[in-house]
Amino acid sequence: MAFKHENVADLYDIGVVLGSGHFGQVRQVTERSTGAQWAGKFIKTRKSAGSRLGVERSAVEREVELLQALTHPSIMALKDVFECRAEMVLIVELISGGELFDFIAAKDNVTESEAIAFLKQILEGVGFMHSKHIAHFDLKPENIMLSDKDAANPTIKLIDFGLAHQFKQGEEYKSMCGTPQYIPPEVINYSPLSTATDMWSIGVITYILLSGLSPFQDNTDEETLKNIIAMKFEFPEHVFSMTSESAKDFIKKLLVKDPIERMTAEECLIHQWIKPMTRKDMAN
Ligand SMILES: COc1cc(-c2ccc3ncc(-c4cccc([C@@H](O)NCCN(C)C)c4)n3n2)ccc1O
Repeated sequence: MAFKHENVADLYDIGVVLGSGHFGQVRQVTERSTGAQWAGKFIKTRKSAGSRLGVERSAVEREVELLQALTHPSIMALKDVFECRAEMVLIVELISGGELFDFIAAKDNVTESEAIAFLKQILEGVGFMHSKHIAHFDLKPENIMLSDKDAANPTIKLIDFGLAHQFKQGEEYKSMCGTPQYIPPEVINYSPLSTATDMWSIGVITYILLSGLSPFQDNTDEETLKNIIAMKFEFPEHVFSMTSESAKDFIKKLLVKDPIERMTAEECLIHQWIKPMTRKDMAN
């Protein structure tokens, strides 16, 4: 997708700020020609190579290339890209149901069947991404949004591919990015990363979905990282007493130190907890 060099304000009415973070600022925008609502991610790019402010233009180009390859119902869709002076704007589908993080916070915790319904969609989106050798590298409840939180079965959308990476054949890739409580041991040890890095994060997200607790989080990031390296997590009786053994088995098969031993997204989708055996399956 070529970057349009028109001014985004010539085609869109720029609306309220929806959120901001390392990725820039996300604003609601209205396409003037159709009245359709979109989200615009406004990214300040570096004016010169030496400057510390802003994002490298090449990083935004990489993110756009990845998003173009990721057309899936569980991944936010990219519509348009603009570049004007030192600003780039990604126009993406507007997701109005808020973050999964807030959905969990609004309830003590979600039921196993609600968690399974969310995880199936997350695993289908992540499995699709991994089938193209793309890893997200920042999966967390804040980056999993709901299209309509009041719907009976909210549709999830994965957002924020600012740290995502597409692996070339045989390439070794290392990075220290991510959010402490969701990162696996290999990130902390600065070992080569892979799509299995995302699977560890899904194990942490599942633990939080079912309990409202974070398995490794401690008082400081340093202590959290020590807990991860020590593989120090448990299922406290006071919150997990009603949780099925199958759900705990699912989590234990993702929070595995060796990335090669961790379940893949495909293996998760056929795990007993996610895809229970039907009578017909048992008869076979
Ligand atoms: C294209 O890249 C991004 C898109 C978005 C995005 C896309 C569609 C969309 N519809 C609504 C929102 C939205 C609404 C409220 C807050 C936020 C965001 O600031 N918080 C969620 C992500 N955050 C924790 C990184 C985003 N978004 N955010 C967020 C981060 C990105 O790096």
